[in-house]
Amino acid sequence: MKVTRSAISGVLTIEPQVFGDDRGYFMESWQANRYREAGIKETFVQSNVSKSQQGVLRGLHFQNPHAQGKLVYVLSGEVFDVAVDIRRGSPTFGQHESIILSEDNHRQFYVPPGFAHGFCVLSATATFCYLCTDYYHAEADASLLWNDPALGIDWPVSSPELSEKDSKALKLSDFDENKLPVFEP
Ligand SMILES: Cc1cn([C@H]2C[C@H](O)[C@@H](COP(=O)(O)OP(=O)(O)O[C@H]3O[C@@H](C)C(=O)[C@@H](O)[C@H]3O)O2)c(=O)[nH]c1=O
Repeated sequence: MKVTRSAISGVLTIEPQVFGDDRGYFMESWQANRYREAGIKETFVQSNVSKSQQGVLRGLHFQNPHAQGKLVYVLSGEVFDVAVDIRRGSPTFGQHESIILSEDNHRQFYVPPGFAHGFCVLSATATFCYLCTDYYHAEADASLLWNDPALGIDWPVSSPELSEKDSKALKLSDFDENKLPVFEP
């Protein structure tokens, strides 16, 4: 597998080895030793799947406390995926990395704890999978406004379909500083 490190510390793009044959394909979507060597030191404790239609945008979500690292990928369809560094004290605070994840490119994206994460669906539907390094805690869950101008994210959609929670999300500058995770080098 090929691992590419982002300029934002901790963010990884992983291209697993895909074994194609007449039947279709096979790939290992996570393997403890290899992904640890790639730089993911955290342990995964929860696995999630969501399905969404074209134009849906989920995000930008984070938990604090109980910050979750997420290994994300797509089983069907195509999404534009974004990780925003919201770690207080981080040299890259407020910066983001984006990537296209699809059933064809088989890419995985590692969003470390302390980031806000979101995606929008480019295909008719998309089945989105992710492993998390901490459990879901509804009371710690928060939503950062997807189109906060301060983030400068070049989303490929202009009027996405949002959840009620995400349509009421706060801009980064509107969060109480204590709500944001702390950078741990
Ligand atoms: C995320 C999550 C939600 N739920 C429940 C709560 C709610 O009733 C329902 C839908 O929740 P949400 O609207 O928060 O789902 P969704 O908008 O898909 O939330 C997800 O978005 C992406 C971008 C992420 O990064 C994830 O970590 C997660 O925050 O599912 C769980 O039971 N466990 C979970 O881990």
